[in-house]
Amino acid sequence: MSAAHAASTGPAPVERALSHVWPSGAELADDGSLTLAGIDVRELAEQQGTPAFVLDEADFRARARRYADAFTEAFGAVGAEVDVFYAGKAFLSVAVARWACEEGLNVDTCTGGELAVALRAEVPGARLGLHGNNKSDDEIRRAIDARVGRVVVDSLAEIERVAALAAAAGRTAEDRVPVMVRVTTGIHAGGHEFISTAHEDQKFGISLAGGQALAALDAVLAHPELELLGAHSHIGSQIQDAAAFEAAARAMLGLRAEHARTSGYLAPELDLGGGYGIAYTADETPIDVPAVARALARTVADACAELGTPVPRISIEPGRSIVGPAAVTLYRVGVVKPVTVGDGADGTFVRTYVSVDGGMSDNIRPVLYGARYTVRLANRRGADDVLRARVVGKHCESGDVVLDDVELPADVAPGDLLAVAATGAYGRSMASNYNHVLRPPVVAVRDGAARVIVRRETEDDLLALDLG
Ligand SMILES: Cc1ncc(COP(=O)(O)O)c(C=O)c1O
Ligand SMILES: N[C@@H](CCCC[NH3+])C(=O)O
Repeated sequence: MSAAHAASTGPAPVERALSHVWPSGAELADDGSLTLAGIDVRELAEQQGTPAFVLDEADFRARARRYADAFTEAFGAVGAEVDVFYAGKAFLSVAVARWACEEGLNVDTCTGGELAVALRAEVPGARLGLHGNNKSDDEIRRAIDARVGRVVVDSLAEIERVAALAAAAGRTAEDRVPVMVRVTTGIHAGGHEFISTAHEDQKFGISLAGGQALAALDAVLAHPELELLGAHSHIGSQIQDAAAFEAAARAMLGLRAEHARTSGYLAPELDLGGGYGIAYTADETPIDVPAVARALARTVADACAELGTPVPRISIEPGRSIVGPAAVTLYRVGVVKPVTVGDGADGTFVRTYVSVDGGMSDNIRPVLYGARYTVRLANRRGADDVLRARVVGKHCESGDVVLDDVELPADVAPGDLLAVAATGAYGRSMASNYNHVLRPPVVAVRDGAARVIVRRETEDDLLALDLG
């Protein structure tokens, strides 16, 4: 397990200054309140309501651009071109898809729904990818019709289906559908087991072992209406150890060389996936993107030299590390309840439960992965004294925990605002309507202005689905 998912050893201390987990546009005003891109969070909460995701647009764009620049420079130095795909599963909306494109990125989707959002954003088909371990015929058809730059196939059976649907759409050897084959290298990396994706006993991809990946590459070549771009590897998410990416790259380049030997076809591309880790708490260090890019480029160049193959065109698919740190969630405190276990004078005070107006429906990660976050009182400085708190949501579930064990200023009270950092990835995108709680909006902030890019759900939205 990564540090992000390790069991906590005591309450996370109150952060007096802002640590590196906050978006670049976050500042503390003289009275200790938080501002985001020049906007007072009290004003944001007043205008937009709570809970709300607040996304720092400049921070998102800078992170996207940094990936493009760092990887282009590092791989350019070894003679390789690079495509960076923003992994929309982390968080996708029309605005965000546009920002990613404007910063030079492509967009990776993994369902028809994500594809629909990217197409609504007018992302050119050639700059889109479609993933998924169980794509429907309809999803495949839509990707083919949109002329996506790549369909990443996940099983042998799917290769046959994509070929048949390509042929049915009139695609021929002169007008092929570009395909990558998702391969599992057996390299286990990342955080919680549920977000590791390249060990063998899980649902994604085709194993490198026993010639299975080679057979899949051959199966693509056998279809004239498919163009084999190459193999794809994604080893997991929230990875802090750059060596895991290098090991996967070596394994994949070995596969490419072996396939070239056995088939006579040298695949022109290699996708090394996403998974770059971020800091959720002050004691964590985010992955150093330029350093990882340089190390990966060196590894790819060295491995290709050893194998006697030219360096392929490289693509990567970061999601969390672009959008995660760029957003915070604003909650309003409703109830502050000291909890004592046992009766009367024998009762032992355990901790203070601080209930906020959201919870597991806007952030399932603490419950699902034991993920830890950073919280701060956002509307004022608060007392110097602290209390030991568990920040919980409003759902009918005792496991509805946002932060398990943290210190907060001792005078935290109903009506206060709490801000939770680094919630941009897999927060709104994994949100649910549990207990018919309305999913929060996403508000983009930039240069002192706020713009709602995903509006808050309404009861009418909920009731529109209920046909009585
Ligand atoms: C195929 C694929 N690409 C990219 C990503 C994005 O990962 P992350 O958000 O950790 O960068 C994922 C999610 O783990 C994935 O499954
Ligand atoms: N949902 C996971 C990441 C999943 C990655 C997708 N393959 C998380 O919140 O950490």
